[in-house]
Amino acid sequence: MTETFQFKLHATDGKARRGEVSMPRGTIRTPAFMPVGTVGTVKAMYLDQVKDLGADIILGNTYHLMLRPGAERVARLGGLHNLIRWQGPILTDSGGFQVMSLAGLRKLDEQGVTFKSHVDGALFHMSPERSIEIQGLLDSDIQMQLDECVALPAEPKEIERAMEMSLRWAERCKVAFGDQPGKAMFGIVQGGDIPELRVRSAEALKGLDLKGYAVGGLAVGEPQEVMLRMLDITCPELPVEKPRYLMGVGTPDDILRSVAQGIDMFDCVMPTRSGRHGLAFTRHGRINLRNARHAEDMRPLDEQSSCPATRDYSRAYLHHLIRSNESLGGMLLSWNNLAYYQELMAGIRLAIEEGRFADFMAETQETWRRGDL
Ligand SMILES: Nc1cc(N)c2c(=O)[nH][nH]c(=O)c2c1
Repeated sequence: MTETFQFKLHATDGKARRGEVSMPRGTIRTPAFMPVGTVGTVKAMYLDQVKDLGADIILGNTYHLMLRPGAERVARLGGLHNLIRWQGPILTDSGGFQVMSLAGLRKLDEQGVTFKSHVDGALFHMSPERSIEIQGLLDSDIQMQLDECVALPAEPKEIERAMEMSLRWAERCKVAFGDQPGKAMFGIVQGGDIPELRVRSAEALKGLDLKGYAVGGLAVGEPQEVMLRMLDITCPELPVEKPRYLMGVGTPDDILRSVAQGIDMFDCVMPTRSGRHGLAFTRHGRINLRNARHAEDMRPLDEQSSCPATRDYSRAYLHHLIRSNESLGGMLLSWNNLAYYQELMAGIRLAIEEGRFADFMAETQETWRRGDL
């Protein structure tokens, strides 16, 4: 831990990077996967479990938290870490992405986003400055700029307009964030699937000398090859000495291939949301426990796992719980999936340290292909 925000690169293997982010609240081993703690909870999990699985940092959603319990209330209660009892770093998104996907009556202009809460219809306006203020009230360690993410496919002119406004919002967020030793504000590269816009966005954000850089506007419905091509274009434009965070990604295969492009940090609801719906990620690939073929299969998901949910519970029982819509089904599969994701990240980090990431990626993908489910 350090009193300031620091990123150190320990090893590289091709474009893959092994490093660590050091902050007052803890150290983040990269490449890192951040479990999503949407409304101050990683759904169906105790945060002690999340920590024990190897997560160094979790993500909080500003949109949800500003609605319930409210940013000023969280501040009165001592900040998010104190409220939810998570003492490690927390990254918060800006709220803008979820406003556009969840809120009602949305209006977006140069000043920010105006929207109605999906909870009670209350009207809110969020400027770049207010987004940073809210994240500060939450006592967030890594705060994201307010940006506009355009769903793909989209017209080039629309992508360009949103990218340029996001750059102006990045400047306003930097001013609003000011100087907070030990904390960081990350910019977000936009530009859709247009290479020259991606380069322009990355170059302009680099000029702001921020502490970290996210790649946004991806994992919004585009094919994986488009996402990877945008990373191939964007990452070389970002400072080598700053962390790179790919927002909203992804499946284990997305993560492997994005690490190979030079990404350091990830977040995704995939492991927890799919666990609640009966999907298990394992070393041998995915298992849909809703499928009747598991109804009398007394094998565990993986008897070699160190995770009790993976090692000690039969597929028949998991099938029964999921089909009965019992909470324990989602709890056990969220536990299994987060365990698998953190084991994958630990394997990635070791493989980069040992200079064998390409082999690790190929072997892992082959194991998924072979199955053994
Ligand atoms: N897939 C994505 C997930 C996200 N949470 C975001 C975001 O918060 N901001 N901007 C983005 O482009 C974005 C993309």
